Amino acid sequence: MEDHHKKMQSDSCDPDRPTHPGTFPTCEAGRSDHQPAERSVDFPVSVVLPAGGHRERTGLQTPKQFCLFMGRPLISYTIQAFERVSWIQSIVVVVAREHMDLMTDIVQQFQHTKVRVVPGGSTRHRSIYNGVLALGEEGRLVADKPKVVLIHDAVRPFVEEDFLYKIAMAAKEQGAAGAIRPLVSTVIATTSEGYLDHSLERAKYRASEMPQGFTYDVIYQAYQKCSESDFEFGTECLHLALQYCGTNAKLIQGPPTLWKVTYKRDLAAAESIIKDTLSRSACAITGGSAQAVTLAGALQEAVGALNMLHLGGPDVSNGRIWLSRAGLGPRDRLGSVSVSVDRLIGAIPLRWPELAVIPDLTGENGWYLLKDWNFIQVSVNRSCLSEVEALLTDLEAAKQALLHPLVVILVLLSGSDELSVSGRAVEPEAIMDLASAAKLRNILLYGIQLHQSKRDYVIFRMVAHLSCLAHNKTAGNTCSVPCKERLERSTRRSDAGSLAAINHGQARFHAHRSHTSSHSRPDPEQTVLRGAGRILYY
Ligand SMILES: Nc1ccn([C@@H]2O[C@H](COP(=O)(O)OP(=O)(O)OP(=O)(O)O)[C@@H](O)[C@H]2O)c(=O)n1
Ligand SMILES: O=P(O)(O)OC[C@@H](O)[C@@H](O)[C@@H](O)CO
Repeated sequence: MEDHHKKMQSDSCDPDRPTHPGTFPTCEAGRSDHQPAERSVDFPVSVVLPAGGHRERTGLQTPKQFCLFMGRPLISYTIQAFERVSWIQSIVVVVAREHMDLMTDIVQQFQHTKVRVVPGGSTRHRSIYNGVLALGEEGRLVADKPKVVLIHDAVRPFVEEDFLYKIAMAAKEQGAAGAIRPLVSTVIATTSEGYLDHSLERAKYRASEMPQGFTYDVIYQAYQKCSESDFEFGTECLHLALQYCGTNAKLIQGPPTLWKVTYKRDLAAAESIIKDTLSRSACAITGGSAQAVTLAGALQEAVGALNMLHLGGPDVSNGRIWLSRAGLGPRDRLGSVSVSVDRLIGAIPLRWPELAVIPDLTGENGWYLLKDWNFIQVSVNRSCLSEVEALLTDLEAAKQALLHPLVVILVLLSGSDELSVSGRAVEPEAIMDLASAAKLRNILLYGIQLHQSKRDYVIFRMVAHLSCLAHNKTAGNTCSVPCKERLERSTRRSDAGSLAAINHGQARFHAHRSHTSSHSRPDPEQTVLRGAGRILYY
């Protein structure tokens, strides 16, 4: 007989095959050129984020919800994940009384909307109850009262809209719904003397995770009726709904990203995921010029090829990968470059599953301002700095740089005539000045000047630089990319780290020409630049 008390609905993902380690989905997985599917939720949904904990298990001075990642508190990432969901009307953040001012400052600094801050209690249940009460406070418009309340630990920053939608819809239908994950360890019961009493059959049990969802009336009644012991020692809201309202929660298996930051090691894991996510997509802006579109297309193809490799994709013959230039047949390879697979994988920190190419950021393309965190401005004319200034203005208006560093890479395509006189189409000082101003706005500007080379080996190297820059974009991180010879040597060691040796604060670049080009210029010129505003010349 089916166990009707535990309706389990497995999520689309296979529980034994975790999806990609937690990322901050900025839109539905997959193609970046589609806006996230708008979901129709025809009832008001609000959120309670319990954040009133005192961090005993991390052993840190700072409560884990306020620990900084890329200059931003963990709780701000969680709030942002909910703010992005258009069908969520309000968010109540519950913090300890002594953190009320701090939390208010965070809301203001990162310009969070939809957020109210209320004081927590001595236990998690008390904090959650305070949040539920705040949502139904007398005096608030009845229309504001939510039909469904999502409850989610503030220290679980990797929450996905898809799953929130499933929990909210199930909660509306069933009265309560909760996230579950397969148990990793077996649960055993112990005797008072510390011996094994019995072991539970792991396959019959699941780990209860967050988010959970309840109709407002169910969670309000549950807390109204529960005991002091529940408030003091309980850890499970679904149990309160069953115990005090007779509401059987629908259980939905969620992705592995639902984990909770609990111990100090979880902070390191969270930081790694946040960094990985922020460098996972890029948008090339071409201004519509044919040359820029060709270059951006080649870059897109090169990145795609690299990622195909990374994902074990096909397309390598005899252990070698051919990078083909956009729009040309397979025979027209990118220059005559063939790079052995191991050197390619070892040589480039592969980070971009997607590189969108658009002419500008107007109209529907404005959406990319809210999604991407790496922008490549491809320009073919000398007025490129005004294009970059316009992009920086758009990014500032979109307020994304408030939340984490953004990377803008100017790729200036210049023909031989622009270079013949000054050797550069744009003076480095002009870019450095612009970069210094941008850095004050948490935007890191880099410059790459690309000579119209006959041999396109440089595009491969440019891909190396772009992915390295975007991957190591945290303020102060720089990557020094050795010149070709050192690149050859380092990739023979097929160690990405040796290619992108990280020097903090100062970058030493070797400007160079593609050595195979019949137009190769004089010996590599060494340019020492500080901070953002680095310029690479090809
Ligand atoms: N009195 C409390 C205790 C916990 N929480 C929140 O409930 C969530 C899950 O709790 P937990 O991971 O245990 O956080 P802490 O209580 O801070 O951790 P510890 O148990 O190690 O002290 C966290 O977002 C925490 O801030 C809360 O709002 N009020
Ligand atoms: O005990 P903690 O406060 O760390 O965790 C609280 C909740 O996250 C935990 O009980 C989930 O299993 C959801 O019920």
